[in-house]
Amino acid sequence: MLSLDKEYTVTADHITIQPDGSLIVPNHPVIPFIEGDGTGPDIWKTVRKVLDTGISKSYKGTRTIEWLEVLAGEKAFQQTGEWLPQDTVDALKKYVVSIKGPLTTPIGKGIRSLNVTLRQVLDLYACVRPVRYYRGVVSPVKAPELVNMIIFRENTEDVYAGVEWQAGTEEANRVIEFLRNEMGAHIRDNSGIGIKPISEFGTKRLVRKAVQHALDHGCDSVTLVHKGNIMKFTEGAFCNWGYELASEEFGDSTITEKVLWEQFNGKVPAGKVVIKDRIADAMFQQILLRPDEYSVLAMPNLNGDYMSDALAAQVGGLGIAPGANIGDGVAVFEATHGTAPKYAGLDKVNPGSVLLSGVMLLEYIGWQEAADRITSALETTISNKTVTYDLARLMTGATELSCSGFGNAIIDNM
Ligand SMILES: NC(=O)C1=CN([C@@H]2O[C@H](COP(=O)(O)OP(=O)(O)OC[C@H]3O[C@@H](n4cnc5c(N)ncnc54)[C@H](OP(=O)(O)O)[C@@H]3O)[C@@H](O)[C@H]2O)C=CC1
Ligand SMILES: O=C(O)CCC(=O)C(=O)O
Ligand SMILES: [Mg+2]
Repeated sequence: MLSLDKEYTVTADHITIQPDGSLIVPNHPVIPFIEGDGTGPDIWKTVRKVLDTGISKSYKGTRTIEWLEVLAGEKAFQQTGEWLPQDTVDALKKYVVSIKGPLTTPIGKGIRSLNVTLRQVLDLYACVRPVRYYRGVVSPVKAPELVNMIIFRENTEDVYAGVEWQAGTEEANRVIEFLRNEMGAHIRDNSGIGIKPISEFGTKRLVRKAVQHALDHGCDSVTLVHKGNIMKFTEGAFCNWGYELASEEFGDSTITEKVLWEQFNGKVPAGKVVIKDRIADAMFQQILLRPDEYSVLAMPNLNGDYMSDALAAQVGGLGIAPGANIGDGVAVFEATHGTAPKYAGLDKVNPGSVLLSGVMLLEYIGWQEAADRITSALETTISNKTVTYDLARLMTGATELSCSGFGNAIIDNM
């Protein structure tokens, strides 16, 4: 039993997934959090306070979150000798919904990404990253308010699958020999080798989520972003399977861009979501020049990683770029940004991305009132020009606040 205050005594419980995939959410769920490396602890301290205040102001104690710390990354290694203890993975599964700070991944050596590992072991196959403009933010583009997109990034396959061998190792040389002798490939000596698996299953379940999101939220299009002209049987296949899925499972409610122009002169029939595709390099230009023509974007893992940061820059940067890793029920919410190590311990960076990831979590569990209250307070705080360094340096006349100061300002604006 948890005693919250003198009025309410509650029993914390865990969220469960029903056979149809929907959630049963108790009023006082246990929700695990991973604090994260680098700037993670500063950010989490602030975010937790803002989330708790938003929930308390919205539900007056009838709904609360019982936060449960689980370890991963540097803190886990220091305390347990393991980077990602099995207990953590088990807890993230058991409690269904959780939130995490960023975790460090060394470059070119050392452990593989714990962030990617979590997505793979929990089968969180959709990395969902909404990108929208907040009034008052100064952006490098002329009309940032036209940016309103949501990325559905495949989260378990592609070059992130971790199938690679270092140049000069026996394994790399064996693969090179095989590719040369059995497959007729030309590969230089002393090459590092990486494999890029993209499956029909992985693609279709991701595109299914993207199209379903478009239908549920009244979005007008889903764009498949790929480099299928060059990587025909991976990225090209992603594109083909995406169209196939849309036609097989959503044939009545979708129309391809090709049919739209051939048969309807570009005028979208009522109730139809347009399915289109763009080659990835051209798409980076499109999001800058014609952002209002795009809504839901579905893409393989690497394209999604690049495009997430690029789109975030258009609306003010990584400080306000939230996200979620979602499977069939289980979800881990996390920002788009990393550990920003040079700012670790300075109480400086923008907590907005993790906070908005927390807002996505609240929406996911159906606590819309708290989600809206926090979003609205964040918007007010930004339009008052009381912001962290990243937004302050873009604005004229802004008051620069610390990470915790920004959190307090958001609370004051609730
Ligand atoms: N999901 C995850 O856990 C992720 C982990 N990582 C890991 O993080 C580490 C660092 O990666 P790096 O490439 O430097 O990318 P980061 O996203 O950590 O930082 C890059 C830059 O983005 C800006 N930035 C990041 N976070 C914030 C914030 N909260 N508020 C304001 N500005 C922010 C800063 O810009 P400026 O310098 O202009 O102030 C920062 O220097 C690596 O080990 C990487 O693997 C990376 C991405 C995701
Ligand atoms: O796992 C990492 O270290 C980086 C991951 C990343 O950049 C992302 O998911 O956007
Ligand atoms: Mg990234």
